[in-house]
Amino acid sequence: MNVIVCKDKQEVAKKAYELLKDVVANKPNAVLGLATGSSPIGLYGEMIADYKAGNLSYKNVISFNLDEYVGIDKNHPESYSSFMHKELFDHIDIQEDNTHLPFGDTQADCDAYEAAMSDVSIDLQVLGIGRNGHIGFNEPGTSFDSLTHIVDLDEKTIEDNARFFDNDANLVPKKAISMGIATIMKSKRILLIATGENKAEAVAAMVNGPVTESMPASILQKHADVTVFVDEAAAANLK
Ligand SMILES: O=P(O)(O)OC[C@H]1O[C@](O)(CO)[C@@H](O)[C@@H]1O
Repeated sequence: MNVIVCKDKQEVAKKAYELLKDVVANKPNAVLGLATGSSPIGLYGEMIADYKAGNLSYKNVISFNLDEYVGIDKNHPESYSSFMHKELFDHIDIQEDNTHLPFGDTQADCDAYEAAMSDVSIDLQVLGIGRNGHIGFNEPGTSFDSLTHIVDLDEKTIEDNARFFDNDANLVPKKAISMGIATIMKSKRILLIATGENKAEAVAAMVNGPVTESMPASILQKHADVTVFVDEAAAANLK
């Protein structure tokens, strides 16, 4: 695991973008695994700015998102579908047909998403990390062998995401559909972004702790090509 400590979240976004740009510049039809949440917003901002400057096209890029809430309307402002359009897709030349998000609440929906990914291999997976060490919506205790599955969200995650639902935890969906840990581990390269002091504990456990299903992100120690971009606050507990 290559850990790059940056001075602040702006530098994290710039450095993470350099990596992503390199992947897409070398393979214009690259397959990107994309994440939602606050962590990748700076990276998406860099992608949009450089696209608008005419430096990189996403015309042939394919994307697969990590997760989506269960039971939310795709057009709900806090659906991950809306998030991706607002924060990225509506501002670059990626083709709508080339973008994929998981959707639904049945095993058949999960199998269909895995099947859609089976013809391709993700060249670069973008990840954030939850305070509890989740990646995607794979909460502590998720099997390292999991594929796309339906998840019961952890209390910490519901609490953290209440800020997007009028600060009311009751309004946060309680379930999600998420790529599994084994799905994520199949990606050729992984780029993980973590900023802020509330991520320091999870980052330290991911990098230096034991590899255990109670800390989902710790499995990344076993992946051959992971780059972690952290700001100084998120790096505070690293040895
Ligand atoms: O980036 P945030 O908002 O801190 O969230 C952490 C992680 O939790 C999720 O929202 C759940 O998938 C991820 O998208 C994100 O990387």
